[in-house]
Amino acid sequence: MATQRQFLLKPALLNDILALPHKEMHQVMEKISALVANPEPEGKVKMRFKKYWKLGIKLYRLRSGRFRIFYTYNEHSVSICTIRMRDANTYEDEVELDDEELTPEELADLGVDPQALANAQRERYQWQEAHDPEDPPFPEPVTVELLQRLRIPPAFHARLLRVNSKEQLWHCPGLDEDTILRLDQYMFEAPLLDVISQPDLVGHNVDDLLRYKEGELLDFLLKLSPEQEPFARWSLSASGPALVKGGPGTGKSTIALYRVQSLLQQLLRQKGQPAPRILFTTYTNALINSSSELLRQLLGEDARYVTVQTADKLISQVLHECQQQRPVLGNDELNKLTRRAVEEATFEGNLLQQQAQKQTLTRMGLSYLLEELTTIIVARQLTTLEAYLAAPRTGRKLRLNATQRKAVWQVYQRWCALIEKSGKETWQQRHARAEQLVEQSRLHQRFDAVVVDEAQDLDPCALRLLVKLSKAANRIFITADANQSIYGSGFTWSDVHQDLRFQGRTSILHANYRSTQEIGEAANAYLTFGALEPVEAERRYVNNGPMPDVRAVLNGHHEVQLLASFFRKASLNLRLTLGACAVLVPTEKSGRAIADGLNAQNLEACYMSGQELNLARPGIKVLTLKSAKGLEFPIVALSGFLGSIYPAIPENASADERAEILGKERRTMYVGMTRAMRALLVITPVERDNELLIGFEPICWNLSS
Ligand SMILES: Nc1ncnc2c1ncn2[C@@H]1O[C@H](COP(=O)(O)OP(=O)(O)OP(=O)(O)O)[C@@H](O)[C@H]1O
Repeated sequence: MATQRQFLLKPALLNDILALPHKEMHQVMEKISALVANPEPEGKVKMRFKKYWKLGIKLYRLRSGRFRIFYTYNEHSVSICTIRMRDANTYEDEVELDDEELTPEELADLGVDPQALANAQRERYQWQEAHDPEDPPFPEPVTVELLQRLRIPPAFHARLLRVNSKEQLWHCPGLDEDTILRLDQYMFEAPLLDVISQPDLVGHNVDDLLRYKEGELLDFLLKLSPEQEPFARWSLSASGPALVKGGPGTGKSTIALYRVQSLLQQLLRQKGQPAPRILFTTYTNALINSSSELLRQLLGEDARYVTVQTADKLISQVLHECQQQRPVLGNDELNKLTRRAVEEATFEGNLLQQQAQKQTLTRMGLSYLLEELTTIIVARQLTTLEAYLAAPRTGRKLRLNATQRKAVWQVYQRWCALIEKSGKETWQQRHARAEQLVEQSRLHQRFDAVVVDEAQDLDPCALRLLVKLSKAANRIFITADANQSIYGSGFTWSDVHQDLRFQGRTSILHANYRSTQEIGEAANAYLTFGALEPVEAERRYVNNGPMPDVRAVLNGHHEVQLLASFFRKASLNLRLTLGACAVLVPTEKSGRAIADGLNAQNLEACYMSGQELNLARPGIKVLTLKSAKGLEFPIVALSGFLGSIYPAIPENASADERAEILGKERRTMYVGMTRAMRALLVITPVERDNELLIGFEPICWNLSS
């Protein structure tokens, strides 16, 4: 018996499903189920479109009452693209129905030819630009019944009932992005070519469509590409953990979700475990809900076996269970305390030698010293001077000889005593304590498998803690990109834990699905000095667009005006709302000022801290570069550098220290740039005395004024 093909769908289908009247849903669902079981054409019932076959796309359609279901298929899957009304005879012109036998060439060509598709799309856009009316009217009136069917919130009904053209819809104030897009797509069906070029989503089964219509299911997961797919299953039966690396937007987080599915299948089916437990950790709180939702969609009922959490939350849980919580020191408190530790530390040797040691520490700069204490000594849990003298200090550029390390150790001891007295602790101390306590908590080896996404910025203690939560080292799966490391300066995995040895189980992804080639390449060129690892020479992109821009401004007023015009233009060009735009800033202060400035320009904008990120909120999102990690937005501006002291480099910092701080901040800027999917603008002050705001090569960046 032939195995059932996988059920795939295009994002456009989701809107069609919402728009479909309830009474017709049942029949359409039956037809889709039948198609998934047997998509082969049958005379006049299931037909293929010759026009698209020339592009290598085998498009078919099936009638269902007054609707037509458009789909493609191959031997492994059936992809349902869109559902259209039958009486909309728009397609008849472009459709050449054909029930002749296929030529061998047509049959041989099973894949879509991306170049032919791109050319056809370009031609269509050019035609549209020249022929489309300025403001197309809605083909049917907006009714309450329609708005309810499209699940548009009742709060918007009154104003939408007065809208009757595309321009009116896009300029109607107070609507959220989803509402505008949903109504626009209903009124003006996307051309088939656009729908076909959307990525495939994976349906668990055809009933998922019903659950989506009922509001039980909110999202669908992407189908992995042939490059990505093996990593979901690869080295599942190996003796050690596996690591997937890859630049921004290469799908590491998406693969991590699929890895959970493979692990679950292995545990449930092969190992016969009745109720396995899997931990999936994301870096930021903002991704917890979306990851949980995608896992629910991917795993169905089995999602109950998976816990989705941040490492920070797990650390809190361990400390809470062991009743060992302590307040964390604020930045100012910690700086004060470290300064005091330097003053009060006693050094070895004669007076002259003691003075020399103190001088070394003062020259090092407070933040550099603090990082030495926290990321080298505490995070790597070095408990003796001997261990510190022998430690590799990976990633630290400033070399320290034995005498200098002894001086640091003296300060460290005084620092620990002062912290103890304060009754508080640093974040790294908290992580280190949790790691030591985990064996006494219920979480120890609680999980059959652990998947860690974006591991490059977890400190070694947090990583070790995650290793201890897993019952078996060979069921640990990690994704990371060292060049997106914005806190630490790098470490070697096996230094962190002996179980983290990936020999032969490290793989690299090359295709970027998020950003256009122009944005990706410009960001890579900018990163150069900050790279912790050489950027992969083999890079591929699936999208193209205009070169990103760099613009210089004189003052805050000019900056906000520039932002406003960039967002207005880019959102119009891309047919997106302001909800698709983000401003990434160096500090909260500059972010709040920019949000106020944009509001004054009548553009809805809101500053959000890392803890209160609400990505569903309408309007422009303003957030710090650091809290944008792991996220993505179609339109991005990096801004807020006027008048802010960024990066903060101590005046007396040595060349090595400067290089280390600048490298880290350059990576932070790089992370910000690579959040952009389609349009990117960097705004710098006219006076570019900031070393971070140089390095925009005209070959990659549009620098015209
Ligand atoms: N096979 C694919 N087809 C189409 N889109 C994809 C595919 N894989 C990933 N994407 C999309 O590319 C974007 C980036 O994916 P993802 O967040 O998984 O990448 P990442 O490597 O984790 O990125 P980063 O490290 O920059 O945070 C997302 O919008 C995702 O939906």
